[in-house]
Amino acid sequence: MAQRSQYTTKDLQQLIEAMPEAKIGIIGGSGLYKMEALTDVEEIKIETPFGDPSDAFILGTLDGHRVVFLARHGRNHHLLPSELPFRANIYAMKSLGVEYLLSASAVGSLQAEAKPLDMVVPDQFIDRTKDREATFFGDGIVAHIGFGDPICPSLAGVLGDAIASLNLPDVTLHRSGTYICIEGPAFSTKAESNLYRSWGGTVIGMTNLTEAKLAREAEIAYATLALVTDYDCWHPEHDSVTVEMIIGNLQLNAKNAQLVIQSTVERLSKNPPDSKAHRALKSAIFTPMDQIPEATKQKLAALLKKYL
Ligand SMILES: CSC[C@H]1O[C@H](OP(=O)(O)O)[C@H](O)[C@@H]1O
Ligand SMILES: Nc1ncnc2[nH]cnc12
Repeated sequence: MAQRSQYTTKDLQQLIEAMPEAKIGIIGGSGLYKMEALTDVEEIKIETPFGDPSDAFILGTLDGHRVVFLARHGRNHHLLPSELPFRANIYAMKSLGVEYLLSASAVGSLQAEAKPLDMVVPDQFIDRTKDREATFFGDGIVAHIGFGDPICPSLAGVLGDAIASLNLPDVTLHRSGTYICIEGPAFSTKAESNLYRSWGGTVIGMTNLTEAKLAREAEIAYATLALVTDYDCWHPEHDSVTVEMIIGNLQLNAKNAQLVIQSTVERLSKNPPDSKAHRALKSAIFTPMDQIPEATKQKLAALLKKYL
């Protein structure tokens, strides 16, 4: 492994030029702290105008394709969902040239048919977070991105096809679903869990909505591999969720998740799909470019450079 080194935002341009771009990014959630199959691994620490990301970025090759991996909660799982530096993580992905971002996440199931070990590729979110910085904009630039379809349908399609092709034993694929994103860190009450069920929620987690929103602002196509670990606390025939329960299923899930990611990366590299997410800012920025403060333009350079 290359020695860990320190880069500043100013050095990023040189960094990108000095190595092949990683167009595909992977964010590993609870239980997925590394990708075993990565080769030619290089660990890079990146500073961003939004602070330090969750951990060093792991650049590597997956079956011949360059990818970059980040452990969402840090490799030792030391960051709470509310403590995650979502903006720094996505800004750094953008700076590295990432165009497609795959998230792997542990979720609770809110519907009987999505059972532990199943895989859900959500297409919608409901936001129950309350304590997060969920935009890059402000400080003299106003932008409103479209978020009606918060997950990139093209990327989700590739991810779904990859899961289906693997025929994983004991795993049912659900190609759509609504991910309820709570603030955490406590799990929900039974009344909340039942409320989310009545809203049509399919799965529940604490991280992906914020990430998806920022990825859209950064014009990165984003999709979630939601790995069911539990039935939250609503199911009359199952115990309420505990960390112990989650960890047991995560160990099984993490292996499957890596197979799915490998197959998705292979498919994406062969046939990168068009994504509307790549043009999300085209008609989203209200403030005239010449009115945006220079410092803000510099801060958002990785996002705005094609519009400046
Ligand atoms: C460890 S259980 C709760 C924790 O797991 C999920 O994290 P991630 O989305 O990063 O896999 C969930 O969102 C909570 O943060
Ligand atoms: N039941 C649950 N609620 C919130 N986040 C989760 N992550 C895994 N299971 C969860």
